[in-house]
Amino acid sequence: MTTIISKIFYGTLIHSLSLTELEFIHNALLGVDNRGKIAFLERNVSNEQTLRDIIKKWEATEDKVVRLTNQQFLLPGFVDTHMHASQYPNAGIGMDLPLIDWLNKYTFPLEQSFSSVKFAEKIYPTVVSHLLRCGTTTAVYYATIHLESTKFLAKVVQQKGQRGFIGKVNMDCNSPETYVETIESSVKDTVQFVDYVLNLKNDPPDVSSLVTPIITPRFAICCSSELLNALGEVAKKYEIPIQSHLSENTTEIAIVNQLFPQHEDYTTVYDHHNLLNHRTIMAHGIHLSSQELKLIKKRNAGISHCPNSNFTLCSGVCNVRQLLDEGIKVGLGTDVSGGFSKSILDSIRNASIASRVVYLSSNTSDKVYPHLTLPELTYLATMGGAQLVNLENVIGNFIVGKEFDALLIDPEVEGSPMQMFDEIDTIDRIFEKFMFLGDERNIKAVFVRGRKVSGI
Ligand SMILES: O=c1[nH]c(=O)c2nc[nH]c2[nH]1
Ligand SMILES: [Zn+2]
Repeated sequence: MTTIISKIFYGTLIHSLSLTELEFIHNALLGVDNRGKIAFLERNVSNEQTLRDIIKKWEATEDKVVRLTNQQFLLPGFVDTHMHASQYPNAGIGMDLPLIDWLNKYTFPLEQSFSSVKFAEKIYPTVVSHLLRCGTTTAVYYATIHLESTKFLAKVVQQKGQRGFIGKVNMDCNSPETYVETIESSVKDTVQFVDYVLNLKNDPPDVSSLVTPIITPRFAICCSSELLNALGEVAKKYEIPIQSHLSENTTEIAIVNQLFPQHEDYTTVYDHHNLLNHRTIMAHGIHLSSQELKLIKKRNAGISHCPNSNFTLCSGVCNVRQLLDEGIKVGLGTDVSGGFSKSILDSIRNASIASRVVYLSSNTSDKVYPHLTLPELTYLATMGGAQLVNLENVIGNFIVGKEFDALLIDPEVEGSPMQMFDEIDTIDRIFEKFMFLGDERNIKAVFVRGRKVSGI
């Protein structure tokens, strides 16, 4: 089969090769084929003749070439590994309470509104468009317990061309009277939802879907042991991923210990119900014992680090360095609306600050935990997230053969929040400024599987 090149980018690419290796590729020529895969990547193409020769070799034409300016660059798309689409209307409010009170006062009442699909139709298209605008090419979503509204979210994600993992939330106990399911309806609706998403029509029909169902027990407090068991079975039968919350808040942990006294710890509760495996994403994981860390590593489950939420709900400060040292997979999450920002750039910044808090408090003890570096933060936002969703061989950086999920960054847009000074601002300084000062105004275009899904 001949490769048909549909787009070629010429300019600077920045991506992670590993947790510590951030690569800047100057004068790069990157070709994307008509199926959205990276067909070629040539380095140091410093003259027009070489450029023309490469284009000719691939039987492409000059009109396919997008020429980046000296300040522009391409980045891999961001992966938000934990986001409550249904809580988006509450982003920026309700920061006065810790987790359990916050759930009861602000979150459950809002989520209950999604019993109306009409309400979902007002909210979900905006959520997905806003996330794409912020450079989130892959999102792992919590919806609500409601089947029809959650199906609608899956359809919106697919129509807008985002890569998405969509979870119908499961809650059969310790929940408000008006926002709870029976175990029977919870399992039945989950299976129906999984079937619905797995049967969504692809475009073109012969490529894998960008949308995947994810089994979503809200957290152990809201799920009976019978429900957790049933969900473990559904996840196994369909070979689909699992997400939940783990060890976010000390009161939450105490309640779990009370509800499940037969299990050693919170992590074991999920493990016992076959919900902890290489496809599992656990949000938070702040207060884990060394035994729990070992179990998470053994099962190859991942942790979604949501630092904005952890600060905002005063849940605690996650020691990401320790997770990484243990060899646990880590990605970043916004956790809207526990976190007030929808942008992974915000998660990057808060992850940096959280790691400095950990460093400062470890500074005088036997074990010092160095704060996260720029290469590490970049990795967590892209490749780390890709690992959590088991797509590390598909997305996350610009390796030939991977799919082209990318952001075209323009530091010079009108009203840009980052200031540059020609005399001193080399591309590495510009990149760092973007990561700490930039925002969606600097994200000129967003691509998922080679298709432009946001921007001009
Ligand atoms: O940050 C959180 N947001 C939630 O909605 C939630 N539910 C259980 N535990 C939770 N933590
Ligand atoms: Zn959450």
